Amino acid sequence: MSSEPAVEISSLTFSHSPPGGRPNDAVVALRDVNFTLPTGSRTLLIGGNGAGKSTLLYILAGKRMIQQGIVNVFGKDVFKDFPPNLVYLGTEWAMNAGVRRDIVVSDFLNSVGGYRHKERRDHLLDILDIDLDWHMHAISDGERRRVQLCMGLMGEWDLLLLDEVTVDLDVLVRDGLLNFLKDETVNRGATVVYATHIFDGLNDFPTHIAHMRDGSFVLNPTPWPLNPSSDNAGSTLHAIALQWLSSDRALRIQEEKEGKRAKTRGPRTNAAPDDVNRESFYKKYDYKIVRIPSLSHVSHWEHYILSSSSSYPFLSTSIQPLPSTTHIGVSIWINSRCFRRVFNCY
Ligand SMILES: Nc1ncnc2c1ncn2[C@@H]1O[C@H](COP(=O)(O)OP(=O)(O)OP(=O)(O)O)[C@@H](O)[C@H]1O
Repeated sequence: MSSEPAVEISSLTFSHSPPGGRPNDAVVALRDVNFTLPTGSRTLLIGGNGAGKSTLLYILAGKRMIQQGIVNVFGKDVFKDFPPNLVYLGTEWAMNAGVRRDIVVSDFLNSVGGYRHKERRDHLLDILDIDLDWHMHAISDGERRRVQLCMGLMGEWDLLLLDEVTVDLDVLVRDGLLNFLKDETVNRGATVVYATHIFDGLNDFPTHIAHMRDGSFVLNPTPWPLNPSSDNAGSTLHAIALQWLSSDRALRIQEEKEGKRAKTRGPRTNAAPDDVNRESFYKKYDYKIVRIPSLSHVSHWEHYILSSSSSYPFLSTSIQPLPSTTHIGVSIWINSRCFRRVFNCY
């Protein structure tokens, strides 16, 4: 096993800049990050939503150019000198229309080089319990995720970056996958960095754990199980994560009270003029004010809503006749929320 660190990060600070945004719109996602990861390690990134895990994995995968700091993978700048055996697997892949086409899984895997890694591919087909005759457009989310994992893992990777991709696997497949990854790190010296919010069944997996909050590392990658003298020694990962995230939130609330940061989460006590304007706007177009006088008026009513939809694209509706002649079912979507009501037709 190489003594060279798999990952070396120093003084990394990173901001997301919205396209076309002003410099003031930039969101600082990582602040002064410094750590190294030994080759052969399995590091778990623990942090609340928005802590910066995905941003870090994206940068490690060379998908973002950094503005400040050094990010080396196997001794080289990952953005300029991309390591050939780095694999990044994130959740967005499954959303891509290209992988939801009517293509048979065996063809799909061959089209991404499966024929070059037959032995490893077949091993993964067993672990991930994949049917080569599945069609990519006609399988469940978890089944599609299994195909993604097979695709990503069948080559001999040296660094694997996993961003929450085990979330839709069933527990048996997830367990088999974790054992496979463990074997890869032990037998081949491969390295894994894994961001997840699901901690059950994970206690025996990591060699290191890290705690991220607000783009910073509260605890740099630290050997797991924790040192017996540590506060959390003996606790499960789930208990530790719960405690860390609770203290993160308590700290934020404390800082908000002390005026060190603006309060942006939760209900607003002082309605801004904008909120008042929005309230009167939404009240005006609130579906609840619609009354349907009789079944014969339904098509007229539907026309009313549909014509509103063209002016207000967040509104859409459908009307379902029910077996009863005195009631109709109405579904109205405002943005992505669906409100269903059964209306009495009088
Ligand atoms: N494209 C973007 N533009 C602007 N800000 C962003 C963008 N992507 C992420 N952010 C912000 O950067 C910060 C870090 O986000 P990131 O996605 O890295 O968090 P995360 O720890 O992966 O969260 P989660 O657990 O929800 O996946 C957050 O404040 C987030 O709102």
